[in-house]
Amino acid sequence: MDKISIAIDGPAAAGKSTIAKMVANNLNYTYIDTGAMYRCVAYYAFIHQVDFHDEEGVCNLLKDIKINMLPGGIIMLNNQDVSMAIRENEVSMGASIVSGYSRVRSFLVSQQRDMAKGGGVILDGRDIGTVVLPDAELKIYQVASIECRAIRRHKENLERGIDSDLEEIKKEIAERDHADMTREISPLKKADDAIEIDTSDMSLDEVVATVMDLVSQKLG
Ligand SMILES: Nc1ncnc2c1ncn2[C@@H]1O[C@H](COP(=O)(O)OP(=O)(O)O)[C@@H](O)[C@H]1O
Ligand SMILES: Nc1ccn([C@@H]2O[C@H](COP(=O)(O)OP(=O)(O)O)[C@@H](O)[C@H]2O)c(=O)n1
Repeated sequence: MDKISIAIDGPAAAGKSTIAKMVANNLNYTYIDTGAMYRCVAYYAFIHQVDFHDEEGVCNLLKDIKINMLPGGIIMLNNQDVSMAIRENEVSMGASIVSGYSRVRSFLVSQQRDMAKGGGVILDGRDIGTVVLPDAELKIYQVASIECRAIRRHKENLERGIDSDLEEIKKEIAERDHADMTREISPLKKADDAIEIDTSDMSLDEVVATVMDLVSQKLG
């Protein structure tokens, strides 16, 4: 097999995007950050003062939203670089709310499938292995303890210059995980054929090596 499709799903701050980027880099694959796309929808609602809970209002904005992903992890929303703005906590919570709307999901899932056409891609999110790419050759379900994820996200926020309180972060990611796992449409769950990796006690390099081993097995 030449180029495969890789799906990485899991709860918030489990290290999915960091690992996906590193593996994509090693393999020269395209990385698609699907969480950033939900964040863009939430951010757009936020700047247009549309309440995240106003489903009709949020869905009416979709026709005006154009998302592009540039090399280097740059996220463009209607030709504006929003890579940093979409990481704010308010937008994270908003993303979790708007991701429960079926019109938002179908709008983004169809773009994700288009981008993934032809393989040689690695997508991370919540529903990649179950809904977006059910035929992906390699599916990973990446987890870590809530303590560990909160500490990592807190540190990351501080490094990015984003205000952060560890207990708040822990509460926020627990709330978001609960919403993501219990929503009606495409809830976060491990695909039956996904391989679970608990990264709590692993370094980034160890996780990358584990995923690269799995890729080698698939490539035969
Ligand atoms: N195995 C690991 N060991 C230490 N830090 C990690 C590990 N995996 C991820 N991180 C760090 O945790 C933070 C959150 O990771 P991220 O990739 O944004 O998670 P996700 O995409 O699942 O939300 C990042 O700062 C990342 O560098
Ligand atoms: N494929 C995806 C990706 C993200 N999401 C939603 O978007 C939110 C933000 O995703 P993210 O991957 O950027 O979040 P983090 O794990 O980086 O904190 C999640 O909490 C989900 O509600 C989704 O529903 N489906």
